[in-house]
Amino acid sequence: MKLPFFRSPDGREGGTPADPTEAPRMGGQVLPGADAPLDRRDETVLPTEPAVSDAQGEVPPTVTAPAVPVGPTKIAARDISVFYGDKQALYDVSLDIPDKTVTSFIGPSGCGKSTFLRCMNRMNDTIQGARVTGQILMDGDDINARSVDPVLLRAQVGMVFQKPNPFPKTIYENVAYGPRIHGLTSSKSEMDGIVEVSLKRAGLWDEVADRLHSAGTGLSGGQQQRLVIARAIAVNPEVILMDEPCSALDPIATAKIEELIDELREQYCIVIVTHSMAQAARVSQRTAFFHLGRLVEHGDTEEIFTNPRERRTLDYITGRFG
Ligand SMILES: Nc1ncnc2c1ncn2[C@@H]1O[C@H](COP(=O)(O)OP(=O)(O)OP(=O)(O)O)[C@@H](O)[C@H]1O
Repeated sequence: MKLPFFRSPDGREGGTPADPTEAPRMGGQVLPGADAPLDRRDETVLPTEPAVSDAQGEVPPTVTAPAVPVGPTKIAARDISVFYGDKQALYDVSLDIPDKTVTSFIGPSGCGKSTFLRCMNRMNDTIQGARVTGQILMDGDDINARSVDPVLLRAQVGMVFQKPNPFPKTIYENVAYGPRIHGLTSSKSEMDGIVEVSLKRAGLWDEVADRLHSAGTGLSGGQQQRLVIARAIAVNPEVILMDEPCSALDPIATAKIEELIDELREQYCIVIVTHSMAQAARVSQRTAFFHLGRLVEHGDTEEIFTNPRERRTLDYITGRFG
């Protein structure tokens, strides 16, 4: 069962938990159509086709992410700008994010990757002083519409953070919590099924099946991150956002999460913020490069790493800055 993320016309949804952090509706604006071109007026256009072999810097990583057909657009961002108080962090970002595909956001620290990621499940609503303009459409629906319940939206658009953040509960309860508060099941056996399937999809079942009632916080970092992914999966998301999900993990745990990302890609729309270009090259079919709050360019990962259109992208992927 998919969770609808719209409220009933009177603003109430049966079983929808109150969201104390919900901010007033974000300001919108009249937006161009879905196929509006990106504003590239202030970007450096290279006089000739850039070739990475011209670069004096490092060689970008080889793209090894499985080449799979890119799905239809799941999320369409149009002219997204984000302000923290008076400071503008993101400028007019428009991007289509395909379904059943992994999209990486790369760029130097502070360029707005996480800020943009948070727009997709309205996490910026929870930051005091943050203001978002523009439009995010998910399957054509405006996620910032008044009728959208942000709690349900965040179940449909799950998020995994840099530092694994299991609840201080048992492994079982970490996974069962979401389905319970959203009323997805009323029977214990059904809940057991959801917990098992979610842990299996997150690649954790074999490691925890015999200790489901031990504390989630007692797992290793990599296991905790997979537990958090299982928790997100348990409420039937359509999109999984990952904000540097491996940066606190060792190489072995990182490899497991990357393998998992590739498996999940078959079923979900996945967006990952990463500092590691090598990781983007290993896991993502699409890549978007951000710099100073602007989306500089985006496209097939192979294209971005071998034949970028913009000088700034070339400089970043060859290690000249960032
Ligand atoms: N809660 C906040 N309050 C005020 N400013 C913020 C907040 N979060 C982010 N910023 C600012 O917005 C800009 C973009 O930050 P953001 O975290 O989105 O960048 P990023 O590319 O994800 O960086 P990093 O790779 O270092 O995580 C930065 O200048 C940052 O300082």
